[in-house]
Amino acid sequence: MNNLFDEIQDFPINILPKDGVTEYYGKVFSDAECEKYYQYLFNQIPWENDEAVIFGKLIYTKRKVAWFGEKEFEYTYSNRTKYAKLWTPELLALKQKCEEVSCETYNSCLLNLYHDGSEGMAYHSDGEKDLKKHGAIASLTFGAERKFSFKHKVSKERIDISLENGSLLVMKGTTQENWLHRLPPTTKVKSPRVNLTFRTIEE
Ligand SMILES: O=C(O)CCC(=O)C(=O)O
Ligand SMILES: [Fe+2]
Repeated sequence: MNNLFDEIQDFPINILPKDGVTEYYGKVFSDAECEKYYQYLFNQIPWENDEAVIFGKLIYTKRKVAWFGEKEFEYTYSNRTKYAKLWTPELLALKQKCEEVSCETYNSCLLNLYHDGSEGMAYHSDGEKDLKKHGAIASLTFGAERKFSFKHKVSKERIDISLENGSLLVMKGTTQENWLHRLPPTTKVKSPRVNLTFRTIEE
């Protein structure tokens, strides 16, 4: 049965019980926009295999990545330096949508392409030194719906959420200091998911 609280409860909701703010806005694009952006992102982004150095050995992950921004930002990752490509009109439109909905600003974006559920991302927090401290990170999903998990760094409490096609999740405040997040692999998902995380690089 609905009570008054359910009726006035609206997006966004903070999905974390403490020590951070992460707002889930649900689907913020129409089905037609989702299809248009998915096709664009999947086919037009110059995807590259991600590189990592593990035990001194350079390996390439199956997941693909791309890095865009308002300037050719330099970033160092596993001891390799890369430069951001400049916004395309489509990425600029997606950035503006995130800015409008979240009332925050962003100047760069890391894109991830997971071909199916066998690809994911291990627990981490996005606290790189070049990122604005306590800056918001806006995460868009296009394609397959996937589970996303948070784990509290001290209490180990876990929060799971399902990120649907066309949805927006915003991590802000002290989320990165106190919580890890991951995209767990799953055998259930057979189709690709594109994720965009808009961030603020501080110069
Ligand atoms: O794919 C996702 O939803 C998360 C990606 C992520 O955490 C990251 O790029 O830092
Ligand atoms: Fe992350």
